[in-house]
Amino acid sequence: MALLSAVTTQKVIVGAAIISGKRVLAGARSDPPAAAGRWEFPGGKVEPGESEVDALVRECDEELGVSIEVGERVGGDVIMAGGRATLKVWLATLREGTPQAREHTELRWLAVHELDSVPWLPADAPIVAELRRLLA
Ligand SMILES: Nc1nc2c([nH]c(=O)n2[C@H]2C[C@H](O)[C@@H](COP(=O)(O)OP(=O)(O)OP(=O)(O)O)O2)c(=O)[nH]1
Repeated sequence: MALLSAVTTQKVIVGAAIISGKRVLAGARSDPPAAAGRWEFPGGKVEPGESEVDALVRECDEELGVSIEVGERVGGDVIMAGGRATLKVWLATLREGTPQAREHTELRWLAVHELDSVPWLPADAPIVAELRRLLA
């Protein structure tokens, strides 16, 4: 029972590694204070009853004002927040629109040699490592 409750209260955070011309889009978080200034893949929490891919498409629309095409997963599940959340990232491409920083303080298209130029959120490290391999 305790295990079931732990599983059902797990939050899933989805992120989009949007690729264009061998660069990936990264955004600087504006909040909360502990994460402000750290960089991430656009995305957010999956809402109850929503599929992970639908959440990803919705978040990219809300945060960036773009429509995306979702591709393959990149990297594995990253357990974070002391086991209370899982980060899952997908490759994606732009279908329509130009990304606007509606919620991030800044957006940057990073080439492979620029992946280390921003301070990523700690949970993103294994995903960034996998992207380095894919973009090389
Ligand atoms: N979007 C995103 N969040 C990440 C990444 N890496 C990482 O640790 N996180 C963390 C930061 C936040 O604690 C959490 C995402 O929560 P969020 O606040 O962006 O979710 P949301 O857009 O649904 O926001 P809200 O409706 O709850 O305000 O996951 C990442 O690459 N992308």
